[in-house]
Amino acid sequence: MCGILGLLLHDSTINCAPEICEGLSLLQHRGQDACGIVTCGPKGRFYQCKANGMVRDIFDESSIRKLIGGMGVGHVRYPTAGSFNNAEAQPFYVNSPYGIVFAHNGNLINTTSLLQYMDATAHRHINTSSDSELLLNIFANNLQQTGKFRINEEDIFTAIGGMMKQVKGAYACVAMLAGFGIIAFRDPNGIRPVGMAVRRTETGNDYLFASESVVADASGFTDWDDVKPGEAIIITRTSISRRQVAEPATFAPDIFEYVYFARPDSVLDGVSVYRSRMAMGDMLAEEVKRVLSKMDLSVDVVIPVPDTSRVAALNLAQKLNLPYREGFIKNRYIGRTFIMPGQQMRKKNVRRKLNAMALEFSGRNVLLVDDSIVRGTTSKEIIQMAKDVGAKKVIVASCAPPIRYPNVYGIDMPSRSELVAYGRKEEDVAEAIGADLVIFQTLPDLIESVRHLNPSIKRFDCSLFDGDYVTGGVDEAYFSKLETLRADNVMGKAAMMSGDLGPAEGKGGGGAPPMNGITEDVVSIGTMNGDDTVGLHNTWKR
Ligand SMILES: O=P(O)(O)OC[C@H]1O[C@H](OP(=O)(O)OP(=O)(O)O)[C@H](O)[C@@H]1O
Ligand SMILES: NC(=O)CC[C@H](N)C(=O)O
Ligand SMILES: [Mg+2]
Repeated sequence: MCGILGLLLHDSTINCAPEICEGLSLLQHRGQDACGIVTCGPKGRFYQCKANGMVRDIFDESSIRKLIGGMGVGHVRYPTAGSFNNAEAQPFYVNSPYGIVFAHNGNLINTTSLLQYMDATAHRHINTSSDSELLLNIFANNLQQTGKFRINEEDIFTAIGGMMKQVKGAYACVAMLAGFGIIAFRDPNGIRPVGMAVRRTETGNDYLFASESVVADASGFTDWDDVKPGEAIIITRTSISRRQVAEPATFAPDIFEYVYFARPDSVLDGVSVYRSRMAMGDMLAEEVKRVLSKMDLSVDVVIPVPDTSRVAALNLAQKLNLPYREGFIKNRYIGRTFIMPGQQMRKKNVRRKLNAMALEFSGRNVLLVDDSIVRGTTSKEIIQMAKDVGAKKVIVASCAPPIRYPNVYGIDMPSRSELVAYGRKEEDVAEAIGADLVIFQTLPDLIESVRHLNPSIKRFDCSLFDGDYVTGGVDEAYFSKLETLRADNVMGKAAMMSGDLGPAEGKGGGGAPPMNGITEDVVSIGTMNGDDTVGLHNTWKR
């Protein structure tokens, strides 16, 4: 999952970068591997700073000061295609046509044929393995085909509409055209979220696009409005234009946003993530009650697995009339473990992140509540930790059903064999993670927990749980290819082999030669022939 953000201030003399940086830090939970900001300043020039690392590591006063201009785009990355290479940090840039900057959340599933089209027909060079660079080039190619010296909104809508016919998969995107404005669009199934908001001032309106509404709340923007599936919105300093550019398709937002990804204080597609998690706890309580009474088991205390499961666990405990205790204390300086790269790192960080307090576990039957069990990394470690500090029985309840299918829409779970529930019955999952019992939410109950908050959503993408992929086009051949490219063991080897080589300088994807240590450099990509020529002022931090 990634976080995307676009900001246009009505006063172009005020730099937007500090606010974009603040906004990205609110979206950090969506991607911890890389981040970046590109702004557009006087004469339509772009200023860029991006690299691998968290927002607090990459941006400081000095790098922010160099990002000039009143409109910009930001991104936090959690890779689902390509590698962890610096060169795939976003936003991406292409100089032709017009100068475009692009940030993407999601994952495309027809990249093989798209790459072929780029090569054989469009003759555009794709310099990385990132599907986002590819998506940008499809958009750029469609804009190029207008053949115009200057384009207008109509041309942009046509280009995006054409692109939506060509690409398959999930994409919520924010783009910026040099000296023109910012653009947001969302795939026809609306799998990934993005919305817009406005901040009214006495002198004019500022506009924001962001993955989650929490960004708007925190910076004084109001009137949050989700971009509709298949819709594109263009904002310039003088106008807002919105258009449905794709054929109508089934709206199916990814249910895992509500289970795990989004912040609880966000509202996505009219559903409060917080309330949906409360409902997940309530519903799961019923299932726990049923299973425990069937097995004649009793529980002394409910303990959440911080952070995400807290909201659901509290409701579950209240519903069952059981004490709720924070038995695991979280190290506030460690981020999310599930979105860390590589199993070794994830495993090590569960222990670094959570510490079990013996006084809440010793001699008790504990019910640990987590939002989901994916690879089982977290549950395996914490169950052992609970036992080490004297828990009698450890029962685990998961707010999500067993995950048995890969995610192909922007969450990095590409390999079936990595999923602990793949090929296992529920009791076998318990054995694999060392629990005395595991209780899963049923899929209908999970769906109801979210859907009752906005009944107009008729379907969610639940492919993780049921293997039914809303876009179609995901079959055995696709899974096998994905596993060959992206399974943990493959990615680990690839990282070792590749080192950290940036791409050739001078391409749109933007890459500076690797530098050692924490250094900062400013390079300019593109030519600068006169006042109207757009150059890219690039601050690389490593
Ligand atoms: O079965 P696994 O592969 O371990 O994945 C599931 C776990 O990972 C996530 O926690 P994470 O630490 O990423 O984030 P959180 O602090 O928001 O709970 C999620 O909340 C589960 O606890
Ligand atoms: N998680 C995401 O949204 C990833 C975006 C894009 N597919 C990348 O790998 O950079
Ligand atoms: Mg967790």
